[in-house]
Amino acid sequence: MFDFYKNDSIDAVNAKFEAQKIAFAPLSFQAARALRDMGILEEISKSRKKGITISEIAQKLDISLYGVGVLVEMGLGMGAIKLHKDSSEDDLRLTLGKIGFFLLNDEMTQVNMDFSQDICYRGAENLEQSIREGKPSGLPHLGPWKTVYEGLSQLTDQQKKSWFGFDHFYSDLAFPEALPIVFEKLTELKQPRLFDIGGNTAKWAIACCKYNADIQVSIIDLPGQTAVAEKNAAQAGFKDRIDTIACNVLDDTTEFPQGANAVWMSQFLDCFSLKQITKILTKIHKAATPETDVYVLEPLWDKQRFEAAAYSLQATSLYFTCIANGNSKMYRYEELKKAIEIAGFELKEAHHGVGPNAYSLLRFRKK
Ligand SMILES: C[S@@+](CC[C@H](N)C(=O)[O-])C[C@H]1O[C@@H](n2cnc3c(N)ncnc32)[C@H](O)[C@@H]1O
Repeated sequence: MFDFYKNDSIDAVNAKFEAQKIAFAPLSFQAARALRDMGILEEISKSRKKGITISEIAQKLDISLYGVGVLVEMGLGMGAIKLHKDSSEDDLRLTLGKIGFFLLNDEMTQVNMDFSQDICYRGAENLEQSIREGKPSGLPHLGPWKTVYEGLSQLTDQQKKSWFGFDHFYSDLAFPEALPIVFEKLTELKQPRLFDIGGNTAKWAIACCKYNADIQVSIIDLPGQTAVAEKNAAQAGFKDRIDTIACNVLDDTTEFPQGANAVWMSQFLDCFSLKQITKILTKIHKAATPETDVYVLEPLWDKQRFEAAAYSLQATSLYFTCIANGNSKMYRYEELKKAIEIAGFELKEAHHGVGPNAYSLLRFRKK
């Protein structure tokens, strides 16, 4: 855990400033987004060391002086924009600050921002209600579903772009490092079979087929997603090696098929409460043999290298609360491990810091 969580060493002046950032967070968020999407940060960035004035930006981008003025002033307050040493009082001359550089160029920041805007922003207003009611009360802003997963294939194109951009940015980057670990045992088998629960768009399944010529993958997911997965698998040329099983894993009638050498769940268990995780793992336990390896790939907030990454995960938990399902979150290592162990599994291996976003890859077997 970071020292920041234990030490309250900030002085009162800065603490009060931080509190104001939170108090105005919705407005500063929209200002940062407008600065990025209206091209203002880009213009400032292009001006490099020379800098650019407010009136030059207004003219270049055909935005009112007033509009550029209010956004840039907030940008100064946020530290995203800096004053040039030769700036005049009449027409401020601006350069890009380090925070502005990340707002403009950093992929994690962009993915988080688009996800916040297109998926979370309106529903965030219903956060307190979601907690009181134990359901995602902000979800009706997106559609009439019980969970966001039922509606994934029906989101607008912009919402899909942001949701999948967010989802893939995080887990995809861990796949290259996870593949050799998972296949170390599978390659010893003649006809290895892997079940990918929550296989989504078939990205992992396709990566497995490319990595190993013998692997057969079954994707288990909700019907809307298995249809997408099937299409993607066929397009990638793996129609014969990737099949799908459409079901809701939480339904009491759903049983997992037998025959898997490995079960893979990437960024899947965070879609469920701890009780539901134990329920799902109990079903897997029934279908597994003592030799079945159960892999869990998750970003755990207490295993992150950087505070910014832990913060992103803590904020993502709130998306689960008010939009996704009302009862899940990004977990801590011990709480997730315990929920799986209660179902009758034993942890065999734990790799932390997998991929640039510090995922944890856990391998379990039946106790
Ligand atoms: C966050 S995505 C993870 C996708 C992918 N494994 C990855 O690593 O990017 C969660 C997936 O779980 C599926 N899912 C959620 N609830 C489910 C349920 N009750 N039954 C089956 N699949 C479910 C969703 O449709 C989605 O494809």
